[in-house]
Amino acid sequence: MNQLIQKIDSSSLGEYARVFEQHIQTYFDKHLAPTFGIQSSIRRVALGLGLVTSLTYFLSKYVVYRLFLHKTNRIPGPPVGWIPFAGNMREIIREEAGVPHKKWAKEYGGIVSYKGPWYENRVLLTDPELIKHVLTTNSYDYVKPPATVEFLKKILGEGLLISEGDLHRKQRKLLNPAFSVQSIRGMVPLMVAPGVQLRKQWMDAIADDKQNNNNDGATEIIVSSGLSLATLDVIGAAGMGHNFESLRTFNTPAANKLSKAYIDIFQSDISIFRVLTFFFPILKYVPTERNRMLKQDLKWLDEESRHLVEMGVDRGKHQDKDSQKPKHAKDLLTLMVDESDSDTGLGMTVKELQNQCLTFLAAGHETTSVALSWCLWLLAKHPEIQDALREEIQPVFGQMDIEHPLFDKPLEINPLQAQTEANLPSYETINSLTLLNNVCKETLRLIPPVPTTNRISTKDDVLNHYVVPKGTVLFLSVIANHHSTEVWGDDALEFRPARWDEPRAKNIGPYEYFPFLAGNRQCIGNRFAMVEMKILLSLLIMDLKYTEKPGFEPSKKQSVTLRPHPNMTLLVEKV
Ligand code: HEM
Repeated sequence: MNQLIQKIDSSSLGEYARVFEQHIQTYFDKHLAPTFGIQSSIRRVALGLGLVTSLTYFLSKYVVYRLFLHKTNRIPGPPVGWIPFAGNMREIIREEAGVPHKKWAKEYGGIVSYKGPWYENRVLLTDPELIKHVLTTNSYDYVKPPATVEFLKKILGEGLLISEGDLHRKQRKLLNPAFSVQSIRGMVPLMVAPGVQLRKQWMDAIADDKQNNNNDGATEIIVSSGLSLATLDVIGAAGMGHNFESLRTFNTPAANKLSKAYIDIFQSDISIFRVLTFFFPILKYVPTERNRMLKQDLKWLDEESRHLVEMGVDRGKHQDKDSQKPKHAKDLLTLMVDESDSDTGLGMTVKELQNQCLTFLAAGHETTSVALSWCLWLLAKHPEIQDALREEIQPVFGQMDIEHPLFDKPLEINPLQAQTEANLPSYETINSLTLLNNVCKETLRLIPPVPTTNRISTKDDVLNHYVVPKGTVLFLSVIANHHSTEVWGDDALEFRPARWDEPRAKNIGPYEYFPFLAGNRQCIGNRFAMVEMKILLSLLIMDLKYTEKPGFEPSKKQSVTLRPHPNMTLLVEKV
């Protein structure tokens, strides 16, 4: 075997085929021929037949069927690129997220057929009626493709995001109350504390820069790193009832394992090796340095999430005894421990709770931090909008006692005390700030953190008079819909929060603007995310000013989310 590998290493592709044939022949001569008494000439014919059959099977399945016979080929779409078996992937990988999809939607309409790796038949839907059909009317006939599930399962556990059918219905019913307005309202103080801490860190960095470097101008800050830690601390406190202290302990030996793991996992990986894994999924198992690191990270996630749940269950057991204490904000985990199915009376098992926690931890912090990074960048590009936003926020958040010791111990914050003692704005007041709302919605329109999602059909179906056979992969390009000039007008690609006060955007449909998706699988955390985004943005903009770093142009390549690459870096100064 070693000999074979060495030979292959040093040979060209033609030689590789010869070496391979030689070894098959040797095996045939040594083992099969004597056993079955097959002669040399028959051996050659058998070998040839075997090769021809395999090649015919391969070509019929991956070329003839997929390129010519598959029913989705009747749907209009772009021709495949020149690289054999790459389908339209060259364009998708080279361009920023959504660029080819927007072009195809414009050229071919609301349903487009194109090809993935190995000419996999894919259908892109941008027609709102068809999206509704897939996400709402027939949502349980369209599930997440097995490869997507396998990938997500590793990071998110078998939680709400990947469950299907009855299990999903059951889990969603059980989890919905934890995300009600009433529950989220109580979590506002838990979301404020990490924002206060991050603002302070950036203020300190500016002061240090001034003192050490005599810099009276703006300080360069990698904002996406701090935002990622702050949103992890938010989901830690508001989601798990645990103070991760990711912001405080970052880059120290006391750093939380979860934050270390998520930093690696969500790092935008646009290496050639990753591109190759699209075509050869087996490469995921090659023990590269990154794969070894990811394995360690996943182990940490498993250990830490189990520990969090055990503590949550323990808190649940003691909460009756503690009922005399002042009421603290209830976190998602405590709410989940409390919930039971109204039909069966059963709650979630520890394993189920652990899976949901992993889902909330990952889905809940990365998306919001990506959204905030882009939001600050867009505001840096539009100083007039940034100033107007600061003006709107100041009277509300400027009243807060931002130095109050309450924010050092988020888990002990009592919502009522926070409002009276620290002048914390309420959920309703935060949501009444119009420009703040418009800026967040416009950021999620222009640069949706989840720019695309996919589904696979579990039944034959008809979409727009075209047959879509069972097993077809469908792509929904949220970003393509969000950038459509037909829907949003000629300024679709402009950052213009004021559009949300105009009739066109006010009347937009749920399948034209859907950063949180729509239908049964709509993001359960959308209210949580919106108020968290507003709180962190307000705290970070009320007395800090952001400008672009000259020459820094982040790209919007799709990784797990639409993370800026390289990490978002801005110039920050006190106003
Ligand atoms: C700006 C922030 C966020 C964005 C843009 C976002 C976006 C999305 C999208 C597009 C989906 C649907 C994915 C699919 O089915 O293909 C989704 C699902 C989900 N999100 Fe979010 N999300 C955000 C924040 C959050 C937060 C803060 C949480 C939790 C606290 C969360 C938890 C979930 C869960 C559990 C699902 C699965 C729902 C289901 O399938 O029933 N997300 N999110």
